[in-house]
Amino acid sequence: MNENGYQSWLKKHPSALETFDEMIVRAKGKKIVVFLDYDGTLSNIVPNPDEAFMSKKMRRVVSEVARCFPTAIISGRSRDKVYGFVKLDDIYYAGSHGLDIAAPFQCQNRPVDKNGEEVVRFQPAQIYQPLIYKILDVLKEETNDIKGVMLENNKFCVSVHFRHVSDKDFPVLEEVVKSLVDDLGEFRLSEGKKVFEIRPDIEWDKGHALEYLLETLGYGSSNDVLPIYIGDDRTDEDAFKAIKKRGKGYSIVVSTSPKDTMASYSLRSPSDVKKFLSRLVTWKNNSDPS
Ligand SMILES: O=P(O)(O)OC[C@H]1O[C@H](O[C@H]2O[C@H](CO)[C@@H](O)[C@H](O)[C@H]2O)[C@H](O)[C@@H](O)[C@@H]1O
Repeated sequence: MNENGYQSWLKKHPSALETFDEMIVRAKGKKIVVFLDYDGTLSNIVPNPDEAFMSKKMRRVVSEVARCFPTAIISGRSRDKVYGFVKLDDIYYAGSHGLDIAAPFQCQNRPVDKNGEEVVRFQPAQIYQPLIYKILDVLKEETNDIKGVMLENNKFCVSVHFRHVSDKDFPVLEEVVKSLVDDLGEFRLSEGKKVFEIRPDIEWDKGHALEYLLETLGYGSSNDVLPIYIGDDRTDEDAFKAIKKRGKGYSIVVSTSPKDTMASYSLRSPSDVKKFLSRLVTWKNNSDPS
């Protein structure tokens, strides 16, 4: 797609930086809640999934956002892993594509057990966890001879990375993954950026997680709430759809090239995401200095 194609796509999904002032006028008097995807949104896409670190500047701005608005990160990664990258305590985390949700560690009403340990608020796919181990075992065995495959245990989901798999070996891997999912019957397959994502086939996705979190925050049916969701990948489309269904809120896709999306706005890169979040913080601090 050439620059002209991108410009005409931008007309349908305007830059959230270019249109920031208009967006914010409509946000006045509303309770903003910020939802962020992790990979490709807060961190750049890198060859090794274990090295998708967030920059110090990004961490600082996300921390400022969390001081201004309720903030959640909804990721395909396991919750622990995404917390390990973000390391901020005052935000909500939803790992495994929304299948593992926990409140901020500093939340006053945070439920704790008798040992003071964090109690997870919502894990709708708990019964599937033994099967996740089985999937990992089978895949380990069956992909052993395929060079470049990386398996990632995301607690309630499994990611099968094929970024480093040759074109020649890809159909073999695809067949292994598809037949495993077909045989199991209780799981579904989605495809992200050079990754197969295997997750329980239940009616729960990033969109449901967004609704659950809004409900938890007391904004379930509020007319005053304005959710902002920023994400770059296919599973983020479920959250964009949830915002569209609400009829209120801003959905922002991160992409350098035109793509089919339900998002209303766009940003080109995690660096643009940082700029957008920073402007949001500045606007909030100037409009409400207390
Ligand atoms: O929902 P997300 O937080 O966006 O997670 C989606 C997948 O992200 C990660 O994989 C992607 O990013 C890696 C690091 O940049 C990259 O190496 C990989 O090719 C991408 O697909 C994560 O590792 C997966 O488990 C998530 O499903």
